[in-house]
Amino acid sequence: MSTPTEGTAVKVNHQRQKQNEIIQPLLTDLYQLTMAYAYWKSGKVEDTAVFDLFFRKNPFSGEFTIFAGLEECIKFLYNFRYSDSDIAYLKQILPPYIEEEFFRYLKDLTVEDVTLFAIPEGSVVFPRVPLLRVEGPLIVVQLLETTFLNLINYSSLIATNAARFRMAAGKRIKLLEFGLRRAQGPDGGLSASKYAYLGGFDGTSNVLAGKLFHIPVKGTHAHAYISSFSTLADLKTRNENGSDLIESRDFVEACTRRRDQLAALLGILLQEANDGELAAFISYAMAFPDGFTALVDTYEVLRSGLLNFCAVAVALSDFGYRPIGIRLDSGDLAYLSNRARDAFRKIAEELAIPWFSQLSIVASNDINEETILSLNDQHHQIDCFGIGTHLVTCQKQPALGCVYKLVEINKQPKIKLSEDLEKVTIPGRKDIYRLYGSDGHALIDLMQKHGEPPPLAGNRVLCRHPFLESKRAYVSPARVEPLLHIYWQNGTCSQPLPSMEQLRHRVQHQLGTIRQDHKRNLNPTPYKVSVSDSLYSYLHKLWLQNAPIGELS
Ligand SMILES: Nc1ncnc2c1ncn2[C@@H]1O[C@H](COP(=O)(O)OP(=O)(O)OP(=O)(O)O)[C@@H](O)[C@H]1O
Ligand SMILES: O=P(O)(O)OC[C@H]1O[C@H](OP(=O)(O)OP(=O)(O)O)[C@H](O)[C@@H]1O
Ligand SMILES: O=C(O)c1cccnc1
Ligand SMILES: [Mg+2]
Repeated sequence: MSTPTEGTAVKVNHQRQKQNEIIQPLLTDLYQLTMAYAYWKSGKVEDTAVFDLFFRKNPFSGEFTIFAGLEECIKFLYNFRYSDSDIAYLKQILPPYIEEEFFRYLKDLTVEDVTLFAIPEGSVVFPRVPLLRVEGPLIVVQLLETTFLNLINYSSLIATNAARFRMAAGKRIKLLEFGLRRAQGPDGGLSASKYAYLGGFDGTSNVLAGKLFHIPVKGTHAHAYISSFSTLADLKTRNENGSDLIESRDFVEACTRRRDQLAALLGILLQEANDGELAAFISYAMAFPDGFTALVDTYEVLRSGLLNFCAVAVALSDFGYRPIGIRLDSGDLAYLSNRARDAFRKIAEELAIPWFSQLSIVASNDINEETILSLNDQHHQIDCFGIGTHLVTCQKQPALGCVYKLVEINKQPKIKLSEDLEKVTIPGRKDIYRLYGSDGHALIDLMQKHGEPPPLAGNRVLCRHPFLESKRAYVSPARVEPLLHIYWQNGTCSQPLPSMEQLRHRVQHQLGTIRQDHKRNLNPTPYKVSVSDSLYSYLHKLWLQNAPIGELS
């Protein structure tokens, strides 16, 4: 990390790190284990390899990605061990002729000789740049592939999605993640809550995520609560000896009296307001007098929900409490929020309750990034968005597409060719630098062959497009930042790992270093990722060496 004082170093020496227990060596594809056996049988136990983990295209038609999931990869390394029951299971599923000695090899296998270089978690990252460079015994680093990809792909996708929602909403608006019910299973739901928070959300409705990751948990109530009451007669106080915070009879009277008064003030017909809804609001306010947020769209926002809420909210104020606000879950959210704010302001003025004008308006209902951008154009009065489906399922793009590619074996570079230029790998061990301009914004990422002298601030460096010969530029950076840092070496984590709060802060700080045109929603400018002149020549020489020459007849 660039600031090693941040965070607390993870305890060293194979202490088991607390991690979701499904993250274990068998959480992998079968082919990693069959390859391990074939590597082992063909005498490749001593071979060493370098793999790069990277993605090829930014998600959501955007031009940036937030890197997340690194801490989980490190915990996975800490915990990496095949158990006796793992070995027993592998014996069952692999063919009977697999040599017994291979299973002993697996049982003793450790990640002691693996070295992991990574870009710090929470960084803004770009296509083709290795997020991880994994070095070590071929068999071992191969075995890490699927789990590392699993730990990074969705985490980075959701952190990026959350960061995009945050950018669309601006700093002032609260963003709550409500996605658990729509998430891809329990693990998807937990990861979504965790990485949405990392990406810039303020809280989650997911209680277990709150407990496990120390995320603020927040919530309102559902339509079922409102529709479970039909009339004011449904209001029964559980506590007949008067120990409720609010005495029920007095409070109900205050609410109905206030409703009569406010109907006239707001020009709403009293008989149109739903009594069951009023009863529901009253009962919820009695249960949570200092945390009252009412869902106001069960019947009719403007003719019922808003009036009933205001009646209960003013009555709460009469009793010395301050309600929080309303949630809108259908209809035209811009229009309704403006009308609600008008009503709050009017009451604030007429009843001399100044804070009433600032009551919070939460909006939910299938909200996506575009809805927020459109609402911004319409001048809404929403203070908080509750977002589920589009955030956690990443409906706009459900996978990031990170890959894990061999770039070096026994110190020999390896290249993977493809008809599709996007899919040609950049061979060899590489160092990565981010070059910044004098205004503090990132200009370009530069990959060099490992060992090339690093670019220096103030010196001109030639940056080339990896594949298109004519695309090149001289860059004189004001600042140069090496992106890859050692995170795992000699069987232990070699960096302090930041806390969740520090990661959240890092994401926003990093986004501040990226030019606005790379971040805009519509047709953003691609950020440049380049290679040094030397890496360019090396890459193209290898490409020619490896590409077969065709023969026409
Ligand atoms: N002012 C607005 N501008 C743009 N999009 C909006 C605005 N208000 C609401 N939306 C979005 O429009 C969509 C409305 O969806 P839909 O018509 O299914 O809901 P509804 O009829 O309002 O509510 P429901 O069906 O849940 O009772 C939602 O995705 C919502 O987020
Ligand atoms: O819309 P999302 O972004 O996914 O946010 C979560 C939704 O979950 C709840 O709806 P519920 O499960 O009651 O279903 P609904 O769609 O019928 O409102 C809540 O009222 C939100 O509308
Ligand atoms: O607390 C809420 O309002 C909430 C929680 C989950 C889903 N929808 C809404
Ligand atoms: Mg809903």
